[in-house]
Amino acid sequence: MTSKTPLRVGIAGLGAVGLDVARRLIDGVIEGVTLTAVAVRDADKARRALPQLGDLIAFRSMSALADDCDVVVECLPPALFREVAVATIDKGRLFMPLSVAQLLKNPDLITRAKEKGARILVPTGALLGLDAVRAAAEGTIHSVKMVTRKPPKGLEGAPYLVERSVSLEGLKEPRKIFDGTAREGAIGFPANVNVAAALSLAGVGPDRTQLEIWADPTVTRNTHTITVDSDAMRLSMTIESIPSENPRTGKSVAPSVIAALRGLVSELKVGS
Ligand SMILES: NC(=O)C1=CN([C@@H]2O[C@H](COP(=O)(O)OP(=O)(O)OC[C@H]3O[C@@H](n4cnc5c(N)ncnc54)[C@H](OP(=O)(O)O)[C@@H]3O)[C@@H](O)[C@H]2O)C=CC1
Ligand SMILES: O=C([O-])CC(=O)C(=O)O
Repeated sequence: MTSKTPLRVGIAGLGAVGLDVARRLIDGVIEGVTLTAVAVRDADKARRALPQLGDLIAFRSMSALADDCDVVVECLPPALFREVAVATIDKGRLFMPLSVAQLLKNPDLITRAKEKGARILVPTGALLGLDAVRAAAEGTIHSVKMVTRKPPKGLEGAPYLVERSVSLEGLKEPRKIFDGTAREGAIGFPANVNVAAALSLAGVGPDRTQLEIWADPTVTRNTHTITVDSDAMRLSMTIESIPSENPRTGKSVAPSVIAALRGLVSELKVGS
């Protein structure tokens, strides 16, 4: 019999994604993975949601979160991404970001990870099929396109709309609010289409990945359709994720993080 040392996980930010992931880890859904520490803005609020915090699970500052964790899962507002990313990478840990659009703005982190012996592992998050897109990228990809449809509440407040004084209030018909590249989408919608950034990193990069965003009052789910044409395959896939308590974020995101963590310790892993 061998007994492995548990994989120690830290979570930065306990909002819609972080709290769901923390609850599942505390429930012991993955044998060999423990929640070791969290970084939060308001410890009292966090303890009200999860009374187990502060005892066996430590509160840490964002810069100290990686001190006693092997993996740090970033579930923060985009503006706070870099601080925890740098602290985790500089300690040579595995960094699992959710605010993936910020990776496009901070490409130096990839070189930094190489220098420090760290790894950055982007979970599939609210999307699907990144394994197939990566396989396509081993050959020649001709085109990648993503069409996102969200209920207007899941898009309100995005910088792109605010800068153009676009209001989605009272919208009755689907309205295309953005048509551009994944890089432009990441800047204009940093908390709404991290999935486009992830897709671009798996495939042909942020400048060749096309993105349309629709505010659609006729849908109740956060819906993403990706279409890829390559020398080896053509694929078209759609995910319809039920919005979580944060209307911008689908309920599929936290389970995707759990699946990614499970893949780090399981004897059998299906899908690349
Ligand atoms: N890759 C993907 O597929 C997806 C990525 N995302 C992205 O993931 C990230 C997390 O999403 P989500 O959970 O929905 O976001 P939420 O807004 O629900 O949660 C963010 C959390 O961060 C906390 N926070 C704020 N300031 C600090 C601080 N200084 N230190 C520690 N914690 C802090 C907030 O606390 P408080 O509420 O108390 O202020 C809140 O609990 C976002 O960037 C989102 O855009 C989301 C969906 C899909
Ligand atoms: O949950 C979703 O539909 C996607 C999302 O918010 C994001 O990629 O930032």
